[in-house]
Amino acid sequence: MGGGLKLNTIYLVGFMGCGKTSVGKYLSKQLEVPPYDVDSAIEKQRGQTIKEIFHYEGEEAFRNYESLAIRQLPLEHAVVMTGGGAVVREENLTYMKSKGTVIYLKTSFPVLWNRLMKEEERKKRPLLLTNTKEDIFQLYNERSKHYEKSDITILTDDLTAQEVCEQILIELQRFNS
Ligand SMILES: Nc1ncnc2c1ncn2[C@@H]1O[C@H](COP(=O)(O)OP(=O)(O)O)[C@@H](O)[C@H]1O
Ligand SMILES: O=C(O)C1=C[C@@H](OP(=O)(O)O)[C@@H](O)[C@H](O)C1
Ligand SMILES: [Mg+2]
Repeated sequence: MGGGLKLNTIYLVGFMGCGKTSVGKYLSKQLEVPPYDVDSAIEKQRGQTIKEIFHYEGEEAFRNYESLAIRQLPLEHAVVMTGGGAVVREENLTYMKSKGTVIYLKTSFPVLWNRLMKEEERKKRPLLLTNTKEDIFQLYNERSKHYEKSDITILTDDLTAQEVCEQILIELQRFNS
């Protein structure tokens, strides 16, 4: 582990668009620990995009693949970038907290929505293609209670992805001291 921090595995959680995948890449470089993006792992394992899995097999099948992928981490330590719905199954959050440190990237809905409405972001997230903005806002509010159970919460609204990464390193030092 680089950065002088003695760490276990780090799990990034939070709603779609909060920066788990982007920040995770920075963080993995800073900590000299491999990144593990759960969505990418599922797409590789299944040979299908997330969107195709939702379409042909349904969300429940995706959630089962997601729960499996979280437990199939092929590394001793990693920065794990979960998908936004991973913590909805309580057993996933319990598992991640038992294995490492769960960090919540907390972002306001308007900020998220602006990011997610960019076509290249919207088109890869099936929930955004089949739900109204009101539905997604309701999902955001419903899920907050799960995210708030994380070990560390980072407020990301006014930070760049790199600044979020810097803030995580500061909070990790505190959490591990
Ligand atoms: N802190 C940030 N500031 C500005 N844009 C961000 C930030 N974090 C992520 N983004 C942008 O938001 C979009 C979604 O980021 P991503 O890392 O895929 O989020 P997630 O994996 O949580 O869904 C991308 O276009 C990314 O560049
Ligand atoms: O919030 C969700 O239910 C989902 C979030 C997505 O990941 P990101 O949070 O990286 O967009 C992906 O796992 C899938 O589209 C479902
Ligand atoms: Mg992601």
